Amino acid sequence: MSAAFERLAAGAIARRRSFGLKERRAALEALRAAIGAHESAILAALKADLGKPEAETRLTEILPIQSEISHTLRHLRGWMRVRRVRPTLAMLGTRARIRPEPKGTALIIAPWNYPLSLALGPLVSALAAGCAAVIKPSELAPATAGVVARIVADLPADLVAVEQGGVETASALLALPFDHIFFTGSPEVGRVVMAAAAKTLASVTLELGGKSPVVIGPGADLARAARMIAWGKFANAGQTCIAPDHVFVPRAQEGALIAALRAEITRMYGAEPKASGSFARIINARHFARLAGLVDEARLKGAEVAVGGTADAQARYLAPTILTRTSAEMGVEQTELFGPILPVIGYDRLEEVLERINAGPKPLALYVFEKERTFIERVCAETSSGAVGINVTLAHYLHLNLPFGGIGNSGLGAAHGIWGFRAFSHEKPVLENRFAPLGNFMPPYSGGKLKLIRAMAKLLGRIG
Ligand SMILES: NC(=O)c1ccc[n+]([C@@H]2O[C@H](COP(=O)([O-])OP(=O)(O)OC[C@H]3O[C@@H](n4cnc5c(N)ncnc54)[C@H](O)[C@@H]3O)[C@@H](O)[C@H]2O)c1
Repeated sequence: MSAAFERLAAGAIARRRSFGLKERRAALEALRAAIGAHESAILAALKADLGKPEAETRLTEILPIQSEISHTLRHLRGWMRVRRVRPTLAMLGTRARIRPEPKGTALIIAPWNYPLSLALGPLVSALAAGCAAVIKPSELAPATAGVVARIVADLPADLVAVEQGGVETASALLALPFDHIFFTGSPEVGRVVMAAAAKTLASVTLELGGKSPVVIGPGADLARAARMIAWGKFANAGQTCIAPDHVFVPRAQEGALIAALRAEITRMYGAEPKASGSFARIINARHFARLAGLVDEARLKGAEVAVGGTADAQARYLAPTILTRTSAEMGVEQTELFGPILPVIGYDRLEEVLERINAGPKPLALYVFEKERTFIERVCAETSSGAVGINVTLAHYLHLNLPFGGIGNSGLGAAHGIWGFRAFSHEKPVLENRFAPLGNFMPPYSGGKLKLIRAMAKLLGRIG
């Protein structure tokens, strides 16, 4: 048994009495202060782990958690409120309410690509819901894992703990009887997590990945589309779960889109992105080799490198790369790229694109660039994905009035704002009897009672 789990779980019942709005707010304020106090360590850790530029760390690691905290502080009273519900006809004479209660002790398993915000973001929701939590950061971003541990050390030890380590640590934690598991990572490991949760019947939130396509319509503003796609794809060197994975473009506009993307890459990262202070690095040698291998394989099988393609293993640098003439036999069209490689695929009819998207696993995000509403609506209505971005990439992640999550292979459940709060809460129905005539339905079943039950069944069958 993990000592941290024991410590946290032991306090669960006492916390039901003592972890109200005021205490939860205090915990969130303490987290906010701890993040502020460790800001320079955060910037240094992300530089060390991912070569992340300061602006990107502030925008994609610190800002999302700080805004999640402020949003939660502002709305928590409302989310925690016990909600009265009206009685249905069969329940006349009763009073009913829904009472959100903390699930208990939660396990948060985080990935390496946004190693701070994906460890602490779910913690905000867990604390808001009144849960205690153990965080297992990714071992592949060790500097950030260390900072997460230092931040959490500023919070009460019986409320939050960090367990550092790799697969072995995660497996040991998964065997413990947590009440909820919030996992962010790959679909493959998501399956392992769900199988482990089946043993303890813990509820799960799975924030997974996959290939998120972009569909460009014939009426799209290509310059604007290219700007959004280049930003979404090359931020964090493409190591973003909702990064555009590949682009479908009407065949006639393929050349113009590539020219626009090339111009955007130069505008964002200069003629030599390796020298740019705005472009991140690949997390480790294994992932670098995987990505370089994907480009080599695509080239060998006939793809063309329209932009980039250069690499430096020592620096774990892979240039922003655009591939054309890719095909279904190549790895780049099969696996989640999770790096700065963008296949651009020409199409003749929208139906082909929709068929292709619908034939694969459901994506985490789907982006559509077009001015014409019917085209946008068709793509939206005829595909299924975790989210849709119209003429925008990535930004839905920051919209806290939208649920963030996947569907099927890209995830289960949702995070952010009230959806994060609900993930860690049990919505407990409470029914209170006042003068419900329930005695009429209890044995002995006289002829009169049978008649009444028949009449009730008929009536409720009609009006509910
Ligand atoms: N939906 C989202 O919000 C979101 C966000 C970021 C990343 N992702 C996805 O995460 C993936 C990349 O992250 P990653 O490489 O860190 O994912 P990963 O699944 O390899 O690892 C995630 C976490 O699980 C742990 N883990 C790994 N193997 C395990 C096992 N066998 N048993 C138990 N735990 C195990 C790791 O230690 C790590 O903490 C991509 O697929 C990406 O799309 C999704």
